[in-house]
Amino acid sequence: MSINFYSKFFPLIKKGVASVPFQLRPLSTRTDLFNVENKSEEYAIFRLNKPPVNSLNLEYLNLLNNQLDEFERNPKLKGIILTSDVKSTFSAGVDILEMYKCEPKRLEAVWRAVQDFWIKLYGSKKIYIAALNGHVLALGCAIAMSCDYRIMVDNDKTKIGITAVLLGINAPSWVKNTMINTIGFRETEKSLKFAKIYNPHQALKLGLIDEIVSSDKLLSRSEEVMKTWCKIPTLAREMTKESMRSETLGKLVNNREVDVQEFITSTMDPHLQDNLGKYLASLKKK
Ligand SMILES: CC/C=C\C/C=C\C/C=C\C=C\CC(=O)SCCNC(=O)CCNC(=O)[C@H](O)C(C)(C)COP(=O)(O)OP(=O)(O)OC[C@H]1O[C@@H](n2cnc3c(N)ncnc32)[C@H](O)[C@@H]1OP(=O)(O)O
Repeated sequence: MSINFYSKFFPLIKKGVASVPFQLRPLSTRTDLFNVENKSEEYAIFRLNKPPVNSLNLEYLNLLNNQLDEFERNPKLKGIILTSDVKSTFSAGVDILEMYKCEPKRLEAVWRAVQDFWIKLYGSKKIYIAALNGHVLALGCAIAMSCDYRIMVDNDKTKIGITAVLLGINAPSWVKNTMINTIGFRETEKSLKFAKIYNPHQALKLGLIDEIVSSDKLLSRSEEVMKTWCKIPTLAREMTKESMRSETLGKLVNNREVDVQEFITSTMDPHLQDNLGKYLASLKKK
């Protein structure tokens, strides 16, 4: 079995690793929009920070994609805890303003960046723990499901799920597959078909998340889990992750153009544009 999982799917990144020798990174990286704190040589905490809801526009996706590449280039780093500094929201998914009254070229670039993000995250050999401090919606939910483990705050008002169908959107097949791999076919079908939104206890029962903790313990518990997992033999853990995920990953990697075209066609549809306009207005009215 090939152990060169990452380079198999990311030849350009492999080229980067080959041509740029690894350099020691500063202890932490801070931008206005995210923060990376290296807790030890082995793991880091990656905090999204784009108020009010960590919505993902093209520029932000590009920034996050660069950071995922940066993680991959660090051979000593075993894991990343992905969380958010934004109060009460982990991520509300794609910035809907990118989808409403959009230019097709820009929309295409957004969706390619979304695909890149998912491929990098789902296909990473590193351990990703999602520390879900708040709402986890749409692509935010797909991101959480692509991590290896999900810990969520104990707050009944916090929501997790994908409601695409309410707007007339058929979730992309790689999102469906990620959900099937997380909660199984039947629950995925019900969840997507009926636009189900769950509170943390419902999500735990379903297996959509793995643990619930009080908000003050979210990071300490995530670090505890990470430290335990960092002790697992690295090569065997990586090979196991590869063998579990390569089939699902390959389905998008080998089908990106079709996925892009489907997304553009469905988003540009006048009926969907109308729905998006009303949805945006309803979000702003609150
Ligand atoms: C539309 C497509 C739906 C599903 C997509 C299909 C498949 C899923 C897999 C991949 C997905 C790709 C596409 C997407 O991800 S589209 C994004 C869909 N996201 C949502 O439907 C979430 C919408 N937001 C909310 O439900 C809530 O904002 C909240 C629960 C996250 C937070 O609630 P709050 O009460 O705390 O905050 P609000 O007052 O609602 O919002 C504050 C502020 O932020 C604006 N906003 C919220 N979400 C988005 C967003 N995704 N894009 C852009 N802007 C957003 C909201 O309008 C408010 O703006 P103002 O401050 O009033 O100006």
